[in-house]
Amino acid sequence: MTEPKKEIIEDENHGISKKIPTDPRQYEKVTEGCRLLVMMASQEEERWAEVISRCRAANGSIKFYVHYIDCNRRLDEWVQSDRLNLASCELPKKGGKKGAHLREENRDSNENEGKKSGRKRKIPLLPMDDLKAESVDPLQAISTMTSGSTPSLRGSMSMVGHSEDAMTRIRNVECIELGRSRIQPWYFAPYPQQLTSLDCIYICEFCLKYLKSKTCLKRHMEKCAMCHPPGNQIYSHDKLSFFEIDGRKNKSYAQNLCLLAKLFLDHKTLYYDTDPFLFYVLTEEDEKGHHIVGYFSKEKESAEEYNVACILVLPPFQKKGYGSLLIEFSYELSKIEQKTGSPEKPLSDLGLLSYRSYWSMAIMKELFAFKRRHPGEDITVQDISQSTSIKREDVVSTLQQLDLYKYYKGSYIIVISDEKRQVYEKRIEAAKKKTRINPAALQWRPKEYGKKRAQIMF
Ligand SMILES: CC(=O)SCCNC(=O)CCNC(=O)[C@H](O)C(C)(C)COP(=O)(O)OP(=O)(O)OC[C@H]1O[C@@H](n2cnc3c(N)ncnc32)[C@H](O)[C@@H]1OP(=O)(O)O
Repeated sequence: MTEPKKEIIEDENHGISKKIPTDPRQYEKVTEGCRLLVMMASQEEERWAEVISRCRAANGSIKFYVHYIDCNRRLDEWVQSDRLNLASCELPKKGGKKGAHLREENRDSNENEGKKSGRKRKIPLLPMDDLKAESVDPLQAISTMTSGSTPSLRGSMSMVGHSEDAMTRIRNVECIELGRSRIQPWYFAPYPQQLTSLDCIYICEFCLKYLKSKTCLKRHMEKCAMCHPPGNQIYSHDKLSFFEIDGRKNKSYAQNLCLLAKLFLDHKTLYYDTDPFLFYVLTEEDEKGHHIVGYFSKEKESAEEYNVACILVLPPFQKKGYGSLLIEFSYELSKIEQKTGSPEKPLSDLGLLSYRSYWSMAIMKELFAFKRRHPGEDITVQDISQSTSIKREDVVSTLQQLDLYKYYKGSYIIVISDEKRQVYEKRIEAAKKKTRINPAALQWRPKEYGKKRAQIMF
């Protein structure tokens, strides 16, 4: 058998000779788990990537779903074969599982942080919404998704051990329409299969029910009586509101919210059971109603002192300060509870950026305020933790990250250089222009969920 002819092209940028095969059979060797250089659409440069899946299009050409090494999975994409650099192709290790490369890869230090703690972030989830009218069976999607996993007795459906399945690693929803926005999802979410094959899933922005067409959505909107999330409006200030939703009392809304959130949150443990969670939904008000911007969920009781389980700002509203606002709100709740709290680990890359930014500002503000209130006195990590409600470990890690925590004569002290002080004074001044939580507009009292008497059954 003769080798198919190859054209050799010198790639000036990367110094790699790119062999463009004239025979499409060459692509047959590029299977799941192979690593190779791929031209990344958004960057216009080649990056190492792992092939997660491949499929043949109607015209016979092959498409590949690739994960760029050391990049977040939201950048994963389907690419045509002409974007692959075949000369660089490394086959998966013999004897290893498909995709062995990826498992060995230190993909995300935040992720490892979570593994150390031995827990995965939880997202209570089940798309049980009644789609009967649209003749779609959501449970079929779940059974397809979880083939082999049996729900536990408490009704939770942990996806631990399934999260790395090839299927759940591939973004399965092309587009969603929510209110005025069309949004391209980032990650897999177990919407019913009948919907994921469509170009777009239409979501009612008030009840979050998902529908298969614009017509179905219009019909639904004529009937849907909601113009804000369910639950109690616990905060209202300058057109921004927070609604507190009990995952037990408003199960359908909570499940639809989690399903929507999964499109933008990676590495989740999916639960049937939304009962143990409260959801705090941030909305913007106009003449039509309260439109969802983002949310965070919180366990009613958290042994680990987590004050946030999952946090999300919908992509059209991101990078406008709403993430900081949600985080600030979560700590305002903790202050009322007279507790310290921390977000559940692992944090995503964007979650870590947002928390680091919030923690540094909150801690610096506290340090300056303390200095003004008590000149000449010393402040402890415990003091900072108590007044900000930021958990001790997060205070210490932030001080270390800012390089303010120094070991001196047998103990730790906080040292702020003049330069750093000036930088933060300017940042704090600039932040005054940003939207902040007004604690006076928060009408909330914590419920004591753990204090109910348990029924003993013999
Ligand atoms: C506990 C957990 O659930 S961890 C998971 C966190 N959630 C996710 O990853 C879901 C997808 N991502 C998101 O929903 C959002 O990106 C969030 C919630 C993390 C942040 O929300 P945003 O509204 O974008 O944050 P916001 O605009 O308030 O910015 C907060 C800080 O993070 C930084 N930041 C936010 N997004 C980015 C970004 N894409 N690139 C660089 N910096 C960013 C901002 O610069 C800002 O810092 P600064 O105040 O020092 O300038």
